[in-house]
Amino acid sequence: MGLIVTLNFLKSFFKMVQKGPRPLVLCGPSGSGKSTLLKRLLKEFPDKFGFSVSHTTRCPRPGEKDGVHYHFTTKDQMSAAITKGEFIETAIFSENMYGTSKKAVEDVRRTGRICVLDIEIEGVKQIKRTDLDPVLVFVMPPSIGELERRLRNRNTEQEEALQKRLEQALHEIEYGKQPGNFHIVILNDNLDKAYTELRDFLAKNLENTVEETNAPLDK
Ligand SMILES: Nc1ncnc2c1ncn2[C@@H]1O[C@H](COP(=O)(O)OP(=O)(O)OP(=O)(O)O)[C@@H](O)[C@H]1O
Repeated sequence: MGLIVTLNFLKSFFKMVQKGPRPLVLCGPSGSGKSTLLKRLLKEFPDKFGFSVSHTTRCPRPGEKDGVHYHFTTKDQMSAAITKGEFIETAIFSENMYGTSKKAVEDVRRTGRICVLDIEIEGVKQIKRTDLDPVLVFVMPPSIGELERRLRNRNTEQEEALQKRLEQALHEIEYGKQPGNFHIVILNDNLDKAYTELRDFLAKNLENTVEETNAPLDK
């Protein structure tokens, strides 16, 4: 009995060491504030969190650097890499491909940091099927009207793309609201409040009381 317990303990210990810390997933409609919250988190805890750099086939926005904000790639190159099994999750959004490569997560894990992923709903569904055991956070906008206002203010999208994002947002909000899909839903009606909520949740759930987030989520 004692031996079995010890063996099981060693098995989970080595699995944990092998995998490194649980990754953190931030999901939410475009414009809900994921990047803003992430930027703050990475600024406050640069040694604790590391951003997993996603691949995308969309064009870089002004100021975005290849390999820093995204790995910018082509549809052909990305499709070939997906076929080779190099991606954990992929999604098509506003006619562009997005995805997280195994290497991107591994690169962060190797530094001992918690890997942060900013991914779409489809990606969340896929990552739930892996053994990465992520902590899943949904960032909820106060309303569609406010989301539209923020996206317009951000001024990064053409009208058509903006409308697509808003349409998509309705489905994403529905998914985010369903109990069992995320460990926490953070309402971003006020940035300081939302950040504090995220920070407190992570302090509790990624450091000491990891069990709290181990409640099974819907696959
Ligand atoms: N609580 C808030 N109150 C007001 N404005 C906010 C708040 N949170 C974020 N914003 C603003 O809303 C805009 C969208 O935020 P952000 O770019 O972080 O969204 P996102 O979810 O990362 O979007 P995407 O998925 O398109 O990258 C930004 O201009 C940001 O400054």
